[in-house]
Amino acid sequence: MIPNVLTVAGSDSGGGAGIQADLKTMLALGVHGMSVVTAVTAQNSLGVQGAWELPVEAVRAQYRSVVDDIGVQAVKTGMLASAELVEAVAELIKGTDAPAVVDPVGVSKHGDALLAASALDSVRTKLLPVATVATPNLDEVAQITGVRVESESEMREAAAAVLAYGPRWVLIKGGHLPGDAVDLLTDGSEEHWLRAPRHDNRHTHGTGCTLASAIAAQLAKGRPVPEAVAAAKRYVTGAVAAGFALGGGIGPVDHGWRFRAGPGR
Ligand SMILES: Nc1ncnc2c1ncn2[C@@H]1O[C@H](COP(=O)(O)OP(=O)(O)OP(=O)(O)O)[C@@H](O)[C@H]1O
Ligand SMILES: Cc1ncc(CO)c(N)n1
Repeated sequence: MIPNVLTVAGSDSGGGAGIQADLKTMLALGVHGMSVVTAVTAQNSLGVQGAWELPVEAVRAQYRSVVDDIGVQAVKTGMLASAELVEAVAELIKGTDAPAVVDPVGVSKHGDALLAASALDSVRTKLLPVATVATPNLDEVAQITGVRVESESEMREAAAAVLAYGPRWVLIKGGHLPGDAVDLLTDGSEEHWLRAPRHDNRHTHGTGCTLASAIAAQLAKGRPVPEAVAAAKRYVTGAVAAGFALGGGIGPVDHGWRFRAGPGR
């Protein structure tokens, strides 16, 4: 049986992040990808030119259509735009018997807001508590908890501050620190440091979405969280290494890198 994975996220017209990144990642990892669109962005390699969120009933209806008939083995959330959508999605996940990977998307790589400031409290008190794994980057950690991470040693404090809101596991992504690309996965007792060489490649649009979807895909296959995250980290590292120029700005990671010819793929 091919596992079913659902992404609840925004559309990136440029195809590198959001729903498009999620579905490509799911295909690459051998699961059936499905989507609940929360918002539509006009977006390319230069930034986000516009964003429109969907009515909450449109989001709920998409979710019910998928879950009630087809069923899901894992859910991933990305851009949720507003407090109303964050709360509705948290409620839907609460009633679904499947692991949930929550990527608390705040701003795009270019600094464009993808979540209203007024939604932060709903992320803290409604969404994080229903997450099996939360995957904030360092800017999102600072927004959510107030903890500013400037070195690897401060990632532990950041993880504890996020775990206080109730996710089962947190993956603190250190992709924005200099040096190796180091992430910390912990549930408060186990600690796993995931270290990969930093690829000197500016074409990294979509790293966060890709990693979270890859984790969801691996969880849907039944892997335990630490194993799922380690496999997802290997996939995103290869995708960053193969990231390519597109348009005049920051190009996307290559979701299909494992399909291209080459040794060790
Ligand atoms: N240059 C790089 N080389 C290797 N790995 C990287 C690089 N940049 C980021 N990563 C890894 O990519 C994953 C995503 O991390 P990152 O901190 O970039 O997420 P993000 O900021 O949420 O992404 P996005 O910009 O898509 O929102 C992490 O595992 C991180 O370590
Ligand atoms: C729609 C969308 N979701 C997430 C991100 C995160 O980078 C993005 N740029 N666009």
